[in-house]
Amino acid sequence: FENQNSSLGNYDPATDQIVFFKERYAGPVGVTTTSSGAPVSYSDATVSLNTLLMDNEFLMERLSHLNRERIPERVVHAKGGGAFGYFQVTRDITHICKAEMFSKIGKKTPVAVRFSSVLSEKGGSDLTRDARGFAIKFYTQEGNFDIVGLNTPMFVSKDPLRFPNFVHALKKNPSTNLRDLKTLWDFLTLNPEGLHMFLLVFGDRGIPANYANMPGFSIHTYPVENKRGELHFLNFHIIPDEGIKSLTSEQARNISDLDYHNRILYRNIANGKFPSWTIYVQVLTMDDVKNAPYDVFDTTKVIPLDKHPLQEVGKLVLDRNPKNFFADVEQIGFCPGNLVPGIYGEPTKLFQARRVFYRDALFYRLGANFNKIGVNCPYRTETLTYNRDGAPPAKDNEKDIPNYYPNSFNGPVPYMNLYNPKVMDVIENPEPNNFDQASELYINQMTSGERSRLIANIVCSLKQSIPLTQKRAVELFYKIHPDLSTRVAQGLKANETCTLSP
Ligand code: HEM
Repeated sequence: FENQNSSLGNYDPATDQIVFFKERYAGPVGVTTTSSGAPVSYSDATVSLNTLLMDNEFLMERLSHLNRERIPERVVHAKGGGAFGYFQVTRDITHICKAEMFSKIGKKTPVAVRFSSVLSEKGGSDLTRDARGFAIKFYTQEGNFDIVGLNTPMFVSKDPLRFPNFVHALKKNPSTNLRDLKTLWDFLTLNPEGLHMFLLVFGDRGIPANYANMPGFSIHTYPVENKRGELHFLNFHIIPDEGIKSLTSEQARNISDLDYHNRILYRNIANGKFPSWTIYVQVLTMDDVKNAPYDVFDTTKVIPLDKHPLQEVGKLVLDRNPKNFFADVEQIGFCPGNLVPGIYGEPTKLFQARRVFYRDALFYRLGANFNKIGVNCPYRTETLTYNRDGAPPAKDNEKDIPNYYPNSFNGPVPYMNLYNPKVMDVIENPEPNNFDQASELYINQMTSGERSRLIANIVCSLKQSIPLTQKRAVELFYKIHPDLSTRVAQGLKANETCTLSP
C-alpha cells in the first residue's frame, strides 16, 4: 500500500483495497482477454437476438468458469486467513538440530502462516468459542517444513480414531444443520481426556482478541538430530510479542463483524504494523523421554515447563498480505508429514495418522499435484520426484528426466541419511482419564476472574445439553476440582438466562 500517504491516507486498507488498487494505475491495467489470451472486443452480443451466444467465447467461458469457482472447503479449519513473512534464528541450536533453517544466528527463512477456527464453516464467524489453528509453512532450502499447530498446548485426544467422531459431534447436526451442544457435551463427557483442552476453550483462550495476540503450539514433540546423529526432542511454543489477549463472550457478542480477526490481520500488515512472535522450544533428551514419569508424547497433556523450560530459537514476523486470497490462502496445503532433514515425525499413532490423512485431504481438495501450486511449492530447493502427470498444475512434469527408480540413466538418487529411525519403545499411560494437569490448570494457572468466566461459559453451554450429560459433566469436573464441579452444578440449577457467544 504505497499510496498510504496519498489523498487516500485516511482510508482503511482492509475495507478500501479496491480503491487503493485504482490509485496505483492511471487507467485500466490492460485489454481484457479470454483465458487463452485472445483480446476481447466490446460487443452487445449477449443481448442481441441476431447473434449466436455460442460465438461469444468470452461470455461462454465466464459462465462456465463461474460454475467451477468452488473447491471443497477444508473438512475442519475451513474459516481462516493467512499472511507471509519470515522466521529468523536468534539463538544457536545447531548442537541439537542440524536442520538448515536453524543453521546460523540471523538466518531468515520465508514462511506462510494460516490461522483458522476449527469448527466454523468457510463463511462462519471469526469469533466463535473454539480452538484456533496456527499453521506455519517454513520454505527452507531443504524443502518445506510444516508445523500444523493450535493455540492450545494440548489436543482433545491421542487416539486418531477419536478424530472423525470429535468432528461429527462438534460440527453441525446432520439432520438440522445446526450446531448441537447436546452432541458436544455427550462427546466431551464420554472422552474426558479432552476436558483438559476444553478448559482452555471455555476459558479465556477460547476467543482470541486477534491473531497477533494468539499463541501457537506444535503439541507434538519432534525427534530432531544434530550433525553427529544424536537425537533430541523438541516441542515448539510460539508466543505473541504483544502478549496473549482474549475477548470475553460478551465482548465477542457485541462485535457483528464475521471477519473480525482476518480484517485486523490484513489491516495491520497493510499499515506496516507487523505481528510477531518469539519461537521457543522445550528440549528433551532420549533419557528425559524414557525416564519421565508420564508419556511425553501424550497430546492431551503438556510437558511441564518447570522441568523443561522454554528456550528461545527465533522470531516469526508476518509482513506481507496475500495478493489473492484463493491463490495464497485457500490453496495453501499443510501436512504434518512435510518434514526436513534433521526434523522427524513424532513416533505416535496420532502423528502417523496426521501424516497420511492431511496428504489425503490435499489430494481430495486440491488434486494430485497440490505441491506444484505456487503457495505450496518448495521453491527454495530443486524438486526431483518420480511422480508424473495427474490433475493440473503439472508444471514442467519433471521434463525429460527418467521416471522410474532405480535406473541406469542418471535419474535422481536418494541422499545418504545418518538417521535410522527405529520403532521407539514408548510407555503409554494406561490411564487415559488423568485429571492432574487439568486440576493444575484450573487451580494454579487461571486467575479467579478467569475461573469465573470459564464456569459461566460452561454453564451457559451445558444448560443446552440433556440431564444425563450434565450429571456426567458435573461428576467429571469433580475429579478436576470440587470447586469447579460445585459451581457448575449451582449454575445449572440457577434460573439465570445467558446468551452463548457466536
Ligand atoms: C488424527 C488426528 C487428526 C486428523 C485426522 C486431522 C485432520 C485434518 C484435516 C483433514 C484437515 C483439513 C486439511 C485440508 O483440507 O487442508 C485438518 C486441518 C487442520 N488440523 Fe487437523 N487433524 C488431526 C489432528 C490435529 C491436531 C493434533 C492438530 C494440532 C496439533 C491439528 C491442527 C490442524 C490445523 C491447524 C488445520 C488447518 C490447516 C490449515 O490452515 O490449512 N489437527 N486436520
